[in-house]
Amino acid sequence: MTRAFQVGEPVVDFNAVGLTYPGPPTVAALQPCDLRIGQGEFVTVVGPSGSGKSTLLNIVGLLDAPTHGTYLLDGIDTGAVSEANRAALRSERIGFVFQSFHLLTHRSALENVELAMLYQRLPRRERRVRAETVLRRVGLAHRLHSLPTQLSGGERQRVAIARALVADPSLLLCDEPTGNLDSRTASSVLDLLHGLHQDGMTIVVITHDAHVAAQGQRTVTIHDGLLTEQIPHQVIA
Ligand SMILES: Nc1ncnc2c1ncn2[C@@H]1O[C@H](COP(=O)(O)OP(=O)(O)OP(=O)(O)O)[C@@H](O)[C@H]1O
Repeated sequence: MTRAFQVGEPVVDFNAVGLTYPGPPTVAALQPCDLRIGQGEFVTVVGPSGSGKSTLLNIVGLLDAPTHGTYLLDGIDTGAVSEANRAALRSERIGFVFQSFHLLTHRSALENVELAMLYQRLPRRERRVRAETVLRRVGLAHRLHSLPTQLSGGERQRVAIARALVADPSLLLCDEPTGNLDSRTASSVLDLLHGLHQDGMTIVVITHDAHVAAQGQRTVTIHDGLLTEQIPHQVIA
């Protein structure tokens, strides 16, 4: 794999990781591959429908376990931990952002973000302060008490990003984050992701859109379950 740019410690470290659905028919949804994503990288994953993007996302996000290989998340062998510990790892270390936002419709922006900290042993007041801080970070200080139905698509996605960030994850994992947005709103959400990356966040964006894919420092392409890596967009001398 080309590693010509500076990265931190690996957040994601795949060693011959693959997933085959037993079928019948047997489907090699992800062929065994090595993939390393370092702290502070912005990686995009692009591929056509049915190529294996969701399979990869589900493995990276600890929603599915691979059938082959070893996956280290922050150096922890995810195959060696119990299901309960995998769930804990997922909620502590991975922030998910989805195309369709997945917000609770009868809860305000602030409550949606606060609820993401429900299982952390934090005083209510602390949860509120953290939720406000992160909503301010995504540009929604003036929308704390709005319901999702009172927000634009771009604002809803900002709430979803705030919710994903509030537990201070190792990795922000975005599945078609601009798929439901018009091009101008999509640009502003991508600008936000760039800003978070500048602040040091590790980001993985999965997309079928070549324009979105070009936003990353690195693009990984997937075709018929086969992962290949292109030349990095920005090479640091
Ligand atoms: N539960 C399953 N059992 C068997 N095959 C599956 C299962 N889920 C997915 N597949 C197959 O694995 C391959 C990869 O599917 P995957 O959903 O990862 O693709 P994708 O790139 O995310 O597609 P899309 O962009 O359409 O969501 C496809 O051939 C799909 O039919």
